[in-house]
Parts: sequence; C-alpha cells; structure tokens
Amino acid sequence: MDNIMEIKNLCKSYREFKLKNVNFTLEKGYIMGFIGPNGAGKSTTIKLIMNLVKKDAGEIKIFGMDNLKYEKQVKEKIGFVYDENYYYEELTVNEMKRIIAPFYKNWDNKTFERYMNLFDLNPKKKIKELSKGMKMKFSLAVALSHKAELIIMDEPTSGLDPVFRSEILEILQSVMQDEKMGVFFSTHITTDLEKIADYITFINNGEIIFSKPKDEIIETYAIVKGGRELLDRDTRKEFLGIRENSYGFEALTDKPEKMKKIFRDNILIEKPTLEEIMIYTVRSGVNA
Ligand SMILES: Nc1ncnc2c1ncn2[C@@H]1O[C@H](COP(=O)(O)OP(=O)(O)OP(=O)(O)O)[C@@H](O)[C@H]1O
Repeated sequence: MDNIMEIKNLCKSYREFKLKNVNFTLEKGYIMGFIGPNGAGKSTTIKLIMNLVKKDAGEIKIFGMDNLKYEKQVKEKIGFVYDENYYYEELTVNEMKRIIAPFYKNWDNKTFERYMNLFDLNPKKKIKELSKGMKMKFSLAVALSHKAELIIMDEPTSGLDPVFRSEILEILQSVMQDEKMGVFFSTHITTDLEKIADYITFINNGEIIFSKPKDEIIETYAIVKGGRELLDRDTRKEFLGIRENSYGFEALTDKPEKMKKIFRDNILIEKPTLEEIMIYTVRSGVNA
C-alpha cells in the first residue's frame, strides 16, 4: 500500500473548539473529499497539514515523512490550492509565476504554459483582475507545474458557477488519469464528491465520523421511508436521524438489513446521497 498522507491522533485545541484524535489515510492514485458542516474543523485540519498552525499532539506524515521535520521536502510535493493564495495583487500572472517558480526544484515551465493555455488564462492579466475561478485555476496550474504529487485544496469549488466547477473537476479527473498522485479537498458541495471522489472523510464537531471509500458509504447507509405509526420509543432508537412530517417519516440507518426485518414491507428503502448522510448525522449529533 502506497500511503501519500497519514494522519494519526491529530489534536488541536482552540478556546471554544477541539480537533479530537483525527485519523485518516490517503493512498496514492485516489481523490479524497473532506466534508463536514461549518466550523467542523476542515480548514483547521488542512492548516495543520500545511503547518500554518501548530498542532497540540499527533502525527502527520506525507509520503512517509513527518510534515514538520521534513517541511521543505514535504512542501515540494504538495500543491496547495485555494483562492486566497498569498499572491501579489498588482503583479501579472507571469510576473507572479517568475517569483514562485524558483522556490520549486521541479518547476517545469512548459507544463505551466500548457495549463495556462488549457485553462484559458491570460499571463498578462494582473492577479487582482482574475475572478475567483481564474485564481483557482492559476493556483492549480502552479501546483501541477511543480509536479506536486499531493494536491490539497480548501473548498476549491465554492463560489464557482456550475460550468466552472465542473471544468475544475474534469481537470482534476484528467490529471489523475495521467499522474499517480493524490488529491485531498474540502468542500460543502457533496454532489461534486459524488462525481469524482474515491474516498470520503466526514468530520463533525472536530471528530472524524468516517473515512471510507465512497461506494462503501453509499452501500452502508440507507434512507428508510414509512408511516409515522411505525415510530415508537424503541423503533426510533434504531435510526441515526429522523425527519418527520404529517404524512410520515424519513430516517437514516446504517443497518438496512435489520430495518427490513423489523418493518418488513411497510417501509421503502432507498440509497442515500452524501448530503442526506451528512444532514441526518449532523442533526442527530451522532459521533459514531
Ligand atoms: N485561530 C483560531 N482561534 C480560535 N478559534 C479558531 C481559530 N481558527 C479556527 N477556530 C475555530 O475552530 C473551529 C473550526 O474552524 P474551521 O475553520 O476548521 O472549520 P471548517 O470546517 O473549515 O468550517 P467552514 O466550512 O465554515 O470553513 C471554529 O469553531 C472556529 O471558530
């Protein structure tokens, strides 16, 4: 097994928030989506990986190297993509590139030019004249031009229109076909993950709820629909979260087979979306 990123028992405390024993692993060749509600700890985890904030405890290994001990080597291998990169707004794209490139041992100008063309970015435009989506593309072009083997993105598609979003997702997918790299990205847009993620890591209130292959998650969970008369004190306990209206209920379960036995053909069982899994879990306050 080729682990690109291994996070073990990572902890960080702020005055009113705790990241608690975060554990997950990303293997080479896969895209991992990082989801969770506002304030769940996604950006904090990413900042810890990038050593932008100091951890309290735990271990972060990138390509087997400790992210603090081997910070320089680790950062050569990571392409960090986010829209508020530390770019100088008054410089043009090309001027900015000339500043960035020397920091990377593996910088390849031809690759940069290829992506500038592919992304339809004008090198003469000033950074401040770029839209959010264009900045994201520039950031991605930089990451790909220094031959990053792990792309980390903090909400890369938020605030982008659907056309731009699917363009970014397609770019990532096509890059993954050519290169054996890993992608880790946080997002609120779960449908993006349904399209391209292989693994989903779900964080809620500073704790990892699950970090699993997407297909396994969709197989594990189910949405149960039925009449309200089926709900009593005992049956309610069987669900991870319930939504009721005057007609009936919808609930999330991670034991669809057991539900079939209890309710027989009085219920409908459907495959959940990632969004449904997230909403029911967050509302019920479950930390499984
Ligand atoms: N420097 C800081 N000092 C104190 N508290 C902080 C600091 N940075 C983040 N927090 C708190 O940590 C919690 C987690 O924030 P974080 O930005 O990691 O969440 P997130 O999952 O990325 O949320 P969002 O989806 O809204 O971006 C929040 O309650 C936030 O207020």
